[in-house]
Amino acid sequence: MAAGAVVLKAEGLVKAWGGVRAVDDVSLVVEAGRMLALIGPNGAGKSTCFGLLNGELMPDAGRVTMLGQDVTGWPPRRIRRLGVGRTFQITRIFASMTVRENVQAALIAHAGASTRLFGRADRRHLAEAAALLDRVGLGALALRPAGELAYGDVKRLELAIAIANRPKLLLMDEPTAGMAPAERAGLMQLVAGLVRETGLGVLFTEHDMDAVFAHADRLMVLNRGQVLAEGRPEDVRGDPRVREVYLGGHQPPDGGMQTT
Ligand SMILES: Nc1ncnc2c1ncn2[C@@H]1O[C@H](COP(=O)(O)OP(=O)(O)OP(=O)(O)O)[C@@H](O)[C@H]1O
Repeated sequence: MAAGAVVLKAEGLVKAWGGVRAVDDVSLVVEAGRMLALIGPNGAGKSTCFGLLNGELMPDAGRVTMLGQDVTGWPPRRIRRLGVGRTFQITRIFASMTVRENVQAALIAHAGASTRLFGRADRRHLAEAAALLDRVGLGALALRPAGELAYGDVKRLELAIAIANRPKLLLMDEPTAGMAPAERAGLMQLVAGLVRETGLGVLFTEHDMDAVFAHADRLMVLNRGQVLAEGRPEDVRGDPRVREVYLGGHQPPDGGMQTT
């Protein structure tokens, strides 16, 4: 897919919980080869918006188009089959299988073969799995049981599994949650590299502002369910309305923004 092609378009999304409009007329676009970060203070509606996009929640109004298809109301499984990947909040890792076998299983599943035929001695997609593991920095751990991986490496493995499905669009819900700052930067750098190499479009929610400002091509700031600002990181960072929401109008000495 050519960089800049629209892979995800949401128009006028609305979702209310009782009297609260958690998502209130949100529209957004994700392009191939680009990363859009969805940010906002606690309760802004990020998770609800994410759920509307990945098929877990049905919108009260609005439309979602992915890879040229109107997917509004589609269940998550059908959306995944279209070529939409997800990390990291659903873990599909088999702890007793090796790291490499986990990636092989994903490659085999993607190729359409039954995973029930998969056995330990299976050599299908071996070289491809090894290459993918090298790419995500897990080459040296390929033969370890996945259950022994450290937390940051589990996230890398999840990313390799997602990429094994060759998605054109990847939805990442707080990819760096629970990671140490140094690990976070490494993971986001890896994702950004894959985005550039493969032309994958990425939408991610994130609390870590360093990750957001270092890697997102565009940011969308939600507040009380509505789009407060949208644009390039440098523009959004200086937007007084955004500063107000995050900081109550106070500017920290380093000019950064924190949500947690
Ligand atoms: N299942 C639900 N039932 C009722 N209200 C909900 C539900 N999920 C979210 N809400 C409400 O919708 C609003 C938006 O919540 P949401 O979790 O989408 O925000 P968020 O930006 O993801 O917040 P956080 O950063 O704290 O995860 C909040 O007022 C929340 O209390």
